[in-house]
Amino acid sequence: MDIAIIGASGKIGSALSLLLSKEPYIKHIKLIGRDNSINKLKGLKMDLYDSMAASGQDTDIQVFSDSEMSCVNGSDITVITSGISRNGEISRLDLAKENAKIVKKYVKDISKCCDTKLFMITNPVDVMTYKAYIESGYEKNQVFGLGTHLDSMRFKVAVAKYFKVHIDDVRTRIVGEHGDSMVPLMSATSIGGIPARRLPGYENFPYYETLERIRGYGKEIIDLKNGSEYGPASAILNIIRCISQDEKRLLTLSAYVEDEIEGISGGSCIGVPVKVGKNGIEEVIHMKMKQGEFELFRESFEIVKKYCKEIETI
Ligand SMILES: NC(=O)c1ccc[n+]([C@@H]2O[C@H](COP(=O)([O-])OP(=O)(O)OC[C@H]3O[C@@H](n4cnc5c(N)ncnc54)[C@H](O)[C@@H]3O)[C@@H](O)[C@H]2O)c1
Repeated sequence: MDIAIIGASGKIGSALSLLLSKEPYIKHIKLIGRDNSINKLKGLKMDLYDSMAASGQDTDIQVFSDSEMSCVNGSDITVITSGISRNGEISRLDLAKENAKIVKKYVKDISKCCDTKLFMITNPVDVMTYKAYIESGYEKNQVFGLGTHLDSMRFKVAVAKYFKVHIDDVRTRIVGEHGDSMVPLMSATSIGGIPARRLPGYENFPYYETLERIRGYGKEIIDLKNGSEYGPASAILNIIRCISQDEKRLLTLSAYVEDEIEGISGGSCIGVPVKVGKNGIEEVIHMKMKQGEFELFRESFEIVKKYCKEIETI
């Protein structure tokens, strides 16, 4: 499998390139960045070859400038992490507008000459996934974003810690916006196959505190260590592995939703349960949420849809 990473000089792009270089089914990695990042990418490539020599891996790594987007040709998945980051001075909408311009340019250049899957990471990720979808003209299954997959992983850790069980025994998900209006689905949370609500201690689970913590998790890590990289990179790797092995797992990614979910009138990208396989998003799961959860999801959907409309014509 061949992967292109645009914005590879950044924290997530670099961490992802290391993780990918350890995966036996990955044959080529293209590190793509702006001209002023090329030296950093050349250094990253050298570092990765050292690391692969030490671990006995042999993946071909190439470096490209973002002025030659035809280099993406042949890549099964193109991960886009490029963008300005949010600081206190820029509003959420202005961030969306600035990053939408970057995403538009890249996606238009790519879709002119390549057929690939676009995997969006740049925030606000639901809005950027929408922008990539409308600008690329690709099929719905080919364009998706990390969405609430990472938030779901964070919720999984919180549930495991609370019930004092192995992380891998926990199944749960957060749907909606990768942002303030995200919705954890307690009704879809189970431990070892047993619905969490049937387990002792469930009624005291600190739902609101946990939700508040997860909403602010990214910022908390930025304050502590200038940004997260291993968590997002590992979450991205999950999805790439799932596609490469055609695993058909039900994960929560940002996907273009029209009328797949009852009660939603569509035209926006948002975190929903999807089946992930070799074709990318193979199906948006028609899931019946509990009424209270559904109302929150609908609100989240409307919030994201409004942002999507704001950047549509940028
Ligand atoms: N969806 C998620 O779950 C999730 C989680 C964490 C981070 N993110 C987002 O992922 C993105 C990347 O995060 P990071 O920590 O790697 O950021 P970073 O700042 O380390 O890297 C950003 C990359 O974008 C490039 N870039 C910056 N301005 C650019 C411009 N004007 N044009 C083209 N390229 C430009 C930089 O050169 C760099 O390669 C951010 O938008 C971040 O908010 C998403």
